[in-house]
Amino acid sequence: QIPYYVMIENVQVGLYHKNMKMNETFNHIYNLVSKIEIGKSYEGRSLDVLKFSTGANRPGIWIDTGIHSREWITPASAIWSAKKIVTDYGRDPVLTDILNNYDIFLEIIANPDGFVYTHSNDRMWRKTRKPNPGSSCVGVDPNRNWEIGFGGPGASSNPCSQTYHGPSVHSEPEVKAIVDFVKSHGKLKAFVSIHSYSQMLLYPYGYTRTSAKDQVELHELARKAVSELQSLHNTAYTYGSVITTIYQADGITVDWTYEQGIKYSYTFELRDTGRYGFLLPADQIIPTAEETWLALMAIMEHTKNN
Ligand SMILES: O=C(CO)C[C@@H](Cc1ccccc1)C(=O)O
Ligand SMILES: [Zn+2]
Repeated sequence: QIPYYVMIENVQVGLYHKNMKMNETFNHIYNLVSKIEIGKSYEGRSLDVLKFSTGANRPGIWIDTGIHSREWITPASAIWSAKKIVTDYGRDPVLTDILNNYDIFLEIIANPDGFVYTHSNDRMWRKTRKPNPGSSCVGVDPNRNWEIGFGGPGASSNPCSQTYHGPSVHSEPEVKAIVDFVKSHGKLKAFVSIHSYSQMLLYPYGYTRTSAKDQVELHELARKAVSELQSLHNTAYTYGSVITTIYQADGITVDWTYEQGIKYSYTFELRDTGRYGFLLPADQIIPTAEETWLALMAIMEHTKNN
């Protein structure tokens, strides 16, 4: 049975493979995985986060996927990663050391309303599904709705634009839920928001050409992570700050998380570089997930060691 994109009940989409089910045995022994709800989407769907933890009051590492709903390879990769975590804990010494010191939080479907819409109406939907008063155009770009740089030239004030920043900072419940979680947790040390496509590893800032104070360290870690990623299937990534590597973008997730003091704030742009784009064929799900995991491990290991 080959892996494929499926719609699982309650909007849980991703990779399903008969032996990819969460490893109950492992979970039972370690009670490693729990599910927390950080809020509700505009249309009332649960915003669920998987918590991987082996102890109380640990610092945390955050990973989100699916915030742009058409980027299907990102939740699919996240589901593969969830299985990888429970399989490798107790077997891989680096992952075991990470989980013995840090919690991992994984929000697989960060924009469930948009995700349902990509299945029911428009495969290419990107934004949230909250209506915009005074406009016939629906939705806000959840990667332009954050506080740092909000409303700048790297976002649009037009509700019909794909990069519409929304009526106000954190206006979108899907964004506000993450903001509230980050503030209430207070001890996140790494924050990774995963998009597709372009094959890039990006760090702050998107709103200004001013270098992040940790730019040298962030650049070196990105270089190592990209090198690890490329070592598996020879997938080539570019890397650097958002504004210098892709374009100016204002009100983005990682500019806010970095300004919250989460030094290791990164955005991935997964496969590919445009041949299939958002419609990446299902036979690339596992190779993409495998190579991305190597980069995530590099970031998590560095976070643990610093
Ligand atoms: O999602 C993208 C592809 O769908 C491109 C991303 C590029 C980007 C990613 C992270 C931070 C700023 C911009 C975007 O414009 O928000
Ligand atoms: Zn995106």
